[in-house]
Amino acid sequence: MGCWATSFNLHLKAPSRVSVFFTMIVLLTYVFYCLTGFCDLTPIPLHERKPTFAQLHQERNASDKRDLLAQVTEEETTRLPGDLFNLSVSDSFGTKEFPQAIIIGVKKGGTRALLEFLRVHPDVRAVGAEPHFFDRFYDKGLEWYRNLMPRTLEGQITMEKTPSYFVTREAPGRIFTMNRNTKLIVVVRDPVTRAVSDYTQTLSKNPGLPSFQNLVFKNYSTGLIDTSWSAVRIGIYSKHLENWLRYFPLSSLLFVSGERLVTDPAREMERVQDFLGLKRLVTNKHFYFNQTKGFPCLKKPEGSSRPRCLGKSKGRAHPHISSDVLYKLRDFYRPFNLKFYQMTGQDFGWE
Ligand SMILES: Nc1ncnc2c1ncn2[C@@H]1O[C@H](COP(=O)(O)OS(=O)(=O)O)[C@@H](OP(=O)(O)O)[C@H]1O
Repeated sequence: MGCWATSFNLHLKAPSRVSVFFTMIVLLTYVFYCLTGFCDLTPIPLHERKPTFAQLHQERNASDKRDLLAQVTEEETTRLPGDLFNLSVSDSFGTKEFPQAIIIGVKKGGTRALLEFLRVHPDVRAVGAEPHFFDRFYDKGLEWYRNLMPRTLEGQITMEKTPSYFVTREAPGRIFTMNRNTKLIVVVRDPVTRAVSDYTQTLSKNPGLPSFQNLVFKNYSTGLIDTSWSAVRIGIYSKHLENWLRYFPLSSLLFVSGERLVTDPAREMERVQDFLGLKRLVTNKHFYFNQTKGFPCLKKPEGSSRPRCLGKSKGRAHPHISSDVLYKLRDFYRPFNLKFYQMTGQDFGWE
């Protein structure tokens, strides 16, 4: 030790001795931190480190909490989504990415069911509430949008659903600007039942609403349909699709049958998973038909207390509409439906 100190004194000038001394202090401190487990010899940014099982578990619970909140408030789509997303969630791993796939429509088509079924897949992470970025909040900027997204690990895809995008003129161009390779999913449903479902939802919020018959016709005696009523306009799928095809090739879109999503959810999920390039992990064994609800629900995973059927606002009883009115509306949609079948190459079987 004495010898080492002597040679240290003999061979180094005073300023060098000071810098060597400090270097050693820094090195010793680093070694001490490593021994106590606080250092990483190949530093990875915190957010990119692999989560521990406990972190994953904690995150899953937090995400479930958000989902529940989202389900409660899901129909209040006018609410600014920030309220929901600012929950203090200890998401400290993964990265927030722009969605690679979006459920763009249609309103009352079965979009919530599809998103909830997809969330069963371990490689899908989705926002619970509807962000409404490409229609209402576009001026908030892309970073605002990205920040709403859940964190994802490598191999997982980010998704969101906002059914009003399908009928928003500016939405295709805006999504194209974000990423021209975005995969777009449209859940379509017989436009007549869709219109009644839409009306039922509005009626549930405003019981004083005029009758369906009063709203659907410009003039009942002439049978002229009022296309300025949004419940009617949304169902002219071929018109809205034209707008999307100005930006995206047909291969970027997947059309899911809202009817089959109820009668055979596993089959529609197969198509959706293929389209998204996911392993077919959501299968028949995940569903059961709930007689009380009258819809397929997700089987409850062991130990989970999470409700697996959709909430009361999904699957409402529709008011009785006279067959004459429905017949006229069906007549109105027929040519548009045929055009839609031609454009998509799919026959959805609506009368
Ligand atoms: N599994 C399951 N459970 C409950 N409901 C289901 C399901 N699958 C499809 N549907 C149909 O989804 C309709 C609501 O569609 P959306 O979720 O797209 O509505 S919304 O636009 O987000 O308000 C909703 O419409 P209504 O029946 O008119 O309420 C349902 O018919």
